Amino acid sequence: MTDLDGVKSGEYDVVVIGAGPVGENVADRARAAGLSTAVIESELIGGECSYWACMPSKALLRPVVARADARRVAGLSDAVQGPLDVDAVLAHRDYETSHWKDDGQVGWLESIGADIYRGKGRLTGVRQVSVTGADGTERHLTARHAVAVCTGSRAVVPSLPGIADVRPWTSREATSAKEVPGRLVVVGGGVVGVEMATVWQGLGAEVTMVVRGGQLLPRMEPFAGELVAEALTEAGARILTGVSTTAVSRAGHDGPVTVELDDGERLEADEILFATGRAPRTDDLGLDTVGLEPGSWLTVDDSCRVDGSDWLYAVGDVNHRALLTHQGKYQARIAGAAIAARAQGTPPMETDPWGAHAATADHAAVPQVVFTDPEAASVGLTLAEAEAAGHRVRAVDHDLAAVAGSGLYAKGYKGRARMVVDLDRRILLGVTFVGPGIGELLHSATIAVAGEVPVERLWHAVPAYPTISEVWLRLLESFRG
Ligand SMILES: Cc1cc2nc3c(=O)[nH]c(=O)nc-3n(C[C@H](O)[C@H](O)[C@H](O)COP(=O)(O)OP(=O)(O)OC[C@H]3O[C@@H](n4cnc5c(N)ncnc54)[C@H](O)[C@@H]3O)c2cc1C
Ligand SMILES: NC(=O)c1ccc[n+]([C@@H]2O[C@H](COP(=O)([O-])OP(=O)(O)OC[C@H]3O[C@@H](n4cnc5c(N)ncnc54)[C@H](O)[C@@H]3O)[C@@H](O)[C@H]2O)c1
Repeated sequence: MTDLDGVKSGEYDVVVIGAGPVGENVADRARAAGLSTAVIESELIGGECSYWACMPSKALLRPVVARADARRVAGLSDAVQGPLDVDAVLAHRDYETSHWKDDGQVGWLESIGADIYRGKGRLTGVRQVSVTGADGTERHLTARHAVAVCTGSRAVVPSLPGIADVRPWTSREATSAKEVPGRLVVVGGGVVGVEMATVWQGLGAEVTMVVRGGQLLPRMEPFAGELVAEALTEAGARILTGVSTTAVSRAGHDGPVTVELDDGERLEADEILFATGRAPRTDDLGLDTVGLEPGSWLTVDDSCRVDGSDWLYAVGDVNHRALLTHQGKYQARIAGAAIAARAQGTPPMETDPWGAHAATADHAAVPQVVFTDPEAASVGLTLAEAEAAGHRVRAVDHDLAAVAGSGLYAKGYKGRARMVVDLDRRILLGVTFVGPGIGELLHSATIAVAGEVPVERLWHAVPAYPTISEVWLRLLESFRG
């Protein structure tokens, strides 16, 4: 790591605030272009994704989902009826998070030649950034070309009566807990809610989900939430929809939590998780010093440059375009290339849609896999979104169970697929798959959507027999009539 006193000048071509997956990738692209780069991090290099989000959650989900899959395989089912080895699952989660130590990622950042500053970064004016270390010491950095804000997001907990006293779980506690609570209430039916309900129910907790809307996973096609709810219920979870939490309290310091609902029901639990969305980490970032609103999401153009600025970039969760690691890393590749091109005046900027300096996929082809049992995966627009955007579309659905590959994958396979076809351009605007083992199918759909492959040409993309991918053939047959 850079010895701060050893830095001759606090001037860099690029200053990156926040070393999550996105900040790391902006730094990587900037360094690859030969730009000197400082990276400021106030917690762990690797960010939320590595320590309290993607990595621990997927490490926890994998055994739960693998067991559910195995229980549907003839000849194997009887061997996997028992409980999971909780200690081993948690130990594997700890391994995947490197025991919440960032040495490996520090080594990587150093290897690309970026200078690391530990502390809280704040804007103090145009291209000016201060770094406040844990001991209160302050450093000042100047960016010759660009400052990239990559500070991510944090969990939002609603301000309910009694909330502070119950010490609620957020995604951080839900992904790093050291033991399984006996009873867990999960508030929120979005992605974090369903994935964490799946984990803790699978590890032995009695889970109750409190969902204020009418369905789970409201941003996906309705059948995604329906199939995930059905499986969670079969696994023993209780799902309450159309209800809101009105107050919470905890008996004593470590006693049970009481949750009051607006339909009059009271729930008792050992822990309560609020999986109720995210807020940008911009409240203490000095945004006011550059004419921006503290605490706001940062609105950017397709090169990830903040509206109205020629030097400030906001990349990843903090720009609220798509709160996903892979999409933030895509933005980082685009923003890094744009920063380098603008700094060096060459090559010419390519900001037209799908150009080298335009994160066009953010609008057209954002893929997401929800790692529940069944998995739910989508890219692009849902039918409702496509219609609301004014496209003339047709949705084609197919029962995933009616494909030879799914019957072989699991006994009693349940799943569904939908493609949304733009009838004017004859390309796909969106695709959704829900079913066991479909996560790896999604990239085929992403290529079709991002590549704007005509349905007539997709007909020539032959899926191997007998894979679940043959659902493509069935969807296209239905479309062609
Ligand atoms: C439970 C959970 C599971 C998830 N699972 C997935 C998944 O499976 N796949 C997926 O694609 N996405 C997933 N996500 C979303 C994913 O975690 C985020 O999209 C991703 O972490 C965003 O990366 P980022 O670099 O923008 O921000 P972050 O990962 O939040 O990193 C931001 C970094 O900036 C630092 N920072 C903040 N403010 C300052 C400051 N002032 N000075 C210095 N440093 C600062 C923070 O400490 C942090 O290290 C999940 C999210 C959650 C909550
Ligand atoms: N596998 C993955 O790709 C993955 C996994 C986890 C998280 N993520 C990302 O992280 C982000 C955050 O996930 P999330 O689930 O926290 O947010 P979310 O926005 O997906 O879901 C939050 C849900 O909580 C509900 N809600 C909000 N306030 C509420 C309240 N006061 N009471 C009850 N319900 C309330 C919302 O209506 C919404 O349905 C998502 O955008 C997602 O893309 C991705």
